[in-house]
Amino acid sequence: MATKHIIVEDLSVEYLGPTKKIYALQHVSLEIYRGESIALVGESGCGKSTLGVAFIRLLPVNSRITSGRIRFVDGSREINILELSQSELQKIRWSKIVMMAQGALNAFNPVMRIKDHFIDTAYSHGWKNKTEVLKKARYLLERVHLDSERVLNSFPHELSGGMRQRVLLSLGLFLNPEVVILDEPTTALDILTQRNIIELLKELKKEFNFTLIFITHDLSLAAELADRVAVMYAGKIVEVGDVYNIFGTPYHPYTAGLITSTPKLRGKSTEITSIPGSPPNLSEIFKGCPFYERCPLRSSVCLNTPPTLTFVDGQEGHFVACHHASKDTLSKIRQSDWLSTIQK
Ligand SMILES: Nc1ncnc2c1ncn2[C@@H]1O[C@H](COP(=O)(O)OP(=O)(O)OP(=O)(O)O)[C@@H](O)[C@H]1O
Repeated sequence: MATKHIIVEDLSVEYLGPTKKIYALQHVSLEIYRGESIALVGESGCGKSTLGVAFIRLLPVNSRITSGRIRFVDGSREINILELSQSELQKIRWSKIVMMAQGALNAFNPVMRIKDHFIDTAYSHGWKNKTEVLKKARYLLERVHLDSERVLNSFPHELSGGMRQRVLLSLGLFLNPEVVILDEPTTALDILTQRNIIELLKELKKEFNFTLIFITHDLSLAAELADRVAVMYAGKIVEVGDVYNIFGTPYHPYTAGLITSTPKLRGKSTEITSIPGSPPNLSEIFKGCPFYERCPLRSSVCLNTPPTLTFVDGQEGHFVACHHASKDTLSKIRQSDWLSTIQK
């Protein structure tokens, strides 16, 4: 039986903009299991990164957590990440939970050699012996298939994007974190480098056995790397389950639309479709289902009654928030003329 590692309960986060509030996460609940790999997927602006940074409480200053808890199971004790003091948080970041954010490839200090990044990270978590730090850094850099001597003595700009991504992974693993959060780990990379990073992540996960949470809008990455997938829409989780169930029998029309819109590597590739319309404005709280405007299966109940995440019968761990969810959603979507063909 899988053990819980992080439990998000009823989490709501809003941003205070110059003129209005953005309700970026609305009553999100999600359980993450020790050692699993879970993908958070969805269109741009649905709240994936907000949830990612909330796990480690790195939310920007104009944000406010308005409800919820994030429980982290740390050995035999449980802590609510949202209640930790800044110094307790500092201890947990990197050593227990590490996040490599979108754009982190550019976050290296340009005037520091790579070895000094390792030394800085290690010293700020109590290490004192430089030789020991460099020994471990060398091991980790070799582990991500880099020439450790060359890389340690390089400045960040002397490395390619793919190499920097590898350095970042080895730096992130330096303190043996239990949880690794990656925001769009392959987006900035060319396709061959993406392939290498995916293979590398699989290897690292096997060796270090961390819990992996990754954020992506790329469903093929989720299909390849995730054990479970949580689909987000308009600040909520609309479907969550085992990767095979999510991609094989999606119950939510949004999930089915995303799958049908993903170009295939094999088979006929003459058509690319997209979900018509765009995600709603998050400055409003919806009375009913946030997907209502775009949904081909909508009915009057969806307009006024918000759907809640409900267990899918017969599929363990599969939950969906839709009044019209069924095992036939994907075929209904495929047969409908709802999706727009955007290229032939
Ligand atoms: N610092 C901020 N201030 C104001 N609004 C923000 C801020 N950060 C994010 N938002 C808004 O919050 C909502 C959720 O954004 P978030 O970045 O979490 O989504 P996302 O799914 O990760 O998108 P992307 O894939 O584009 O990164 C969006 O409407 C976004 O514009």
